[in-house]
Amino acid sequence: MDVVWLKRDVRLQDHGPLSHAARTKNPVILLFLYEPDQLVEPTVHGSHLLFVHEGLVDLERQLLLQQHHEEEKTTIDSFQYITISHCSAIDAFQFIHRKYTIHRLLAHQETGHWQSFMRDKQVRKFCRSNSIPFTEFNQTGVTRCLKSRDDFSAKFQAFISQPQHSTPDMPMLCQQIVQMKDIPGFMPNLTLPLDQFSEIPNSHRQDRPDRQQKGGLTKACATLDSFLSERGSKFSQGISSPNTAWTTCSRLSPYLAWGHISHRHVVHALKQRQEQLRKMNQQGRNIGTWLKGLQAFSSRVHWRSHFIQKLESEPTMEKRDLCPAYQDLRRRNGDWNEEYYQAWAQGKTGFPFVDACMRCLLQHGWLNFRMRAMLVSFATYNLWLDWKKLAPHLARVFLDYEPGIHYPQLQMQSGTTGINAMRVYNTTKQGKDHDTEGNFIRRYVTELRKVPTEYIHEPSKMPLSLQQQCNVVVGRDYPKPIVHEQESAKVAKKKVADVKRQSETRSMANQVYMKHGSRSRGREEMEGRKPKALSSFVERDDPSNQPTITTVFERSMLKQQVSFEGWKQVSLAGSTTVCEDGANASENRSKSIASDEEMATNAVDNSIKRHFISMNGSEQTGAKRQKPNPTKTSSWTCRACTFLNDKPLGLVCSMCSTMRHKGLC
Ligand SMILES: Cc1cc2nc3c(=O)[nH]c(=O)nc-3n(C[C@H](O)[C@H](O)[C@H](O)COP(=O)(O)OP(=O)(O)OC[C@H]3O[C@@H](n4cnc5c(N)ncnc54)[C@H](O)[C@@H]3O)c2cc1C
Repeated sequence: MDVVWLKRDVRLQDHGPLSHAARTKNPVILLFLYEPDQLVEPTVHGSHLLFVHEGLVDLERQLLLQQHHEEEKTTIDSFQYITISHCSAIDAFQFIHRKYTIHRLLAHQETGHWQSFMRDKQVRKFCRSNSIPFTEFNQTGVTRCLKSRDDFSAKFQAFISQPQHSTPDMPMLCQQIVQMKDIPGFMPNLTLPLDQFSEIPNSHRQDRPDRQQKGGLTKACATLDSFLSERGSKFSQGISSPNTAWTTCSRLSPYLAWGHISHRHVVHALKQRQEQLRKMNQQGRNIGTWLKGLQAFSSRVHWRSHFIQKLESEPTMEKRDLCPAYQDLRRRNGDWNEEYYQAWAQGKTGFPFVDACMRCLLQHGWLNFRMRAMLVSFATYNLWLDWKKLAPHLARVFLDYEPGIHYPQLQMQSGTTGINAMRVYNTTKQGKDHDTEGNFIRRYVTELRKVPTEYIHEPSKMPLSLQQQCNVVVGRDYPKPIVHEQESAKVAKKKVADVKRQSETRSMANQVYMKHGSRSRGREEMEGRKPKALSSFVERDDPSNQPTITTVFERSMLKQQVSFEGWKQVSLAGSTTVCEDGANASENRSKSIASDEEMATNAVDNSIKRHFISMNGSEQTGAKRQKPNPTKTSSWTCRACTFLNDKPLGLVCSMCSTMRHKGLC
């Protein structure tokens, strides 16, 4: 029995595992799992599950349609082909293996969050110990165990220009498929009982009030077609404003994120359309701004893999700052302000454009890029909140949550990568530029709908009499601005710039650039200005301008005197699997994480070490080190990243390198 494990790839077209399974004519189980250990992740939202479920229904329908060739027979009342189960991957595979003996496990390679990475490791171990070949197919164009970032583009191009996997012969495939009705947690129903998923908190176990995008390959193809034939010509002009982006952006992100359409399919369709337009152009036909629009779209689609590659090469990006120098920024005592967080998360900050953006997300689950970046900038600079604690909320409100884009973007927008220009958005100016008349604000911040355009971006500046006339008294019906925008931005910029100016930061940033920085000529558009890291990290700043590490971080670790024994990396032994290209039988991502961990840990290690030397004139000797507290004998949870550390005497979190502050962990 072959098992095709459907993950973020619920589609029939350009599907490596399905295509391969269909070729052999062996019996096959099409398995989709709602895994309790993945559902507990705080990033999960009911809207994600419903979107994926719609994709499953669409897939089932296509199988039926192909089987019967008659539209009327495709009305389905339960799943008959796909096996859907609410149970862990290991339980499911163990059960199937006991019953049938699994000959091959076929799936797509996933660059997911930490928890899915750990699950994949367990699955590989299970396969290894049961001698089950596990083949993982590439669907994003990222490379496992990429040796040098210089090679990324060539490898991506090689991947993307390959032909798509052939769509299986449907009637034949239907004959092969075996549905396992007795699998634990079997879910045959066409309606998804969200209530059943008790792993997800009640408040997240629901749909968006007005989620306009529905899942499935059929919808994905319709969205792509309408973009390439009608909407794409205005892409460049329309992407910045939330009023126009709604239709001028492709809106393919949830389909790409959940694999309802393949990246390669999108790129091939795009190239075909570009070719057609070029020919029309040569014939002297008026093609307006089509080519410009599609070129800009093409770059963005390429960025997708560029960003996912970062998480693939640095899986800890979800948990810690890419550039370790920024590790303590926004994480000192008193930095976290729950009231600010709640106001931001609910769209009640008193900044109308910010609030409208957040409320738009809460209602529909989608927002254009610029506005997402602005939301993060406002939270991490003006409100000085830690990006790690914002990540789950944003993941939930983004219907297109894709870890490989999400975490690198979050870090980029909050200035912790070391290689990107600092981007602090003036939200009032953004509102005036991109929602001049205030239409977007009025649509989502309904309490302001009667406010005249003159004051719509700053209602607190309205005279009280006018406020009363408009039925909105600021401070009563709509919040006063929770911070002073310019002042808070100024303070934040200085704090970040102070860290950035450190020579240690520059050398760390240089390492980050070598490993993750874009080598493309269009990098400035994608990632901001060329990092000073490479050009200037060897230059010396005037030492009198340079704040010391103590003034910047006020690190309690320096007071505590860290034991370097605490900095041992987590052991992440590799397991065996087969990659699609058959190149290497070792589990690349496991190996890569081990070496990444090593690199990142060493980078922090050395910098901290240097600071010890500079503070005391000499390196701390073993005799001077503070002895670990012998009373702490159990595992402990990091207060910054919530990782459960199993080294009872460790003084720093093995995952994110945050200090284990006395009494807080
Ligand atoms: C803080 C933050 C978090 C984000 N998180 C996600 C996420 O979880 N999932 C996600 O798909 N996008 C994310 N983005 C990127 C971007 O905002 C969305 O991809 C885009 O808004 C989706 O709309 P669209 O499909 O119409 O995009 P289009 O502009 O039409 O672009 C087409 C496709 O290109 C890719 N793309 C576009 N912009 C980017 C970008 N800046 N970086 C990487 N890929 C890009 C996406 O796959 C997108 O679907 C994030 C951006 C920010 C600032």
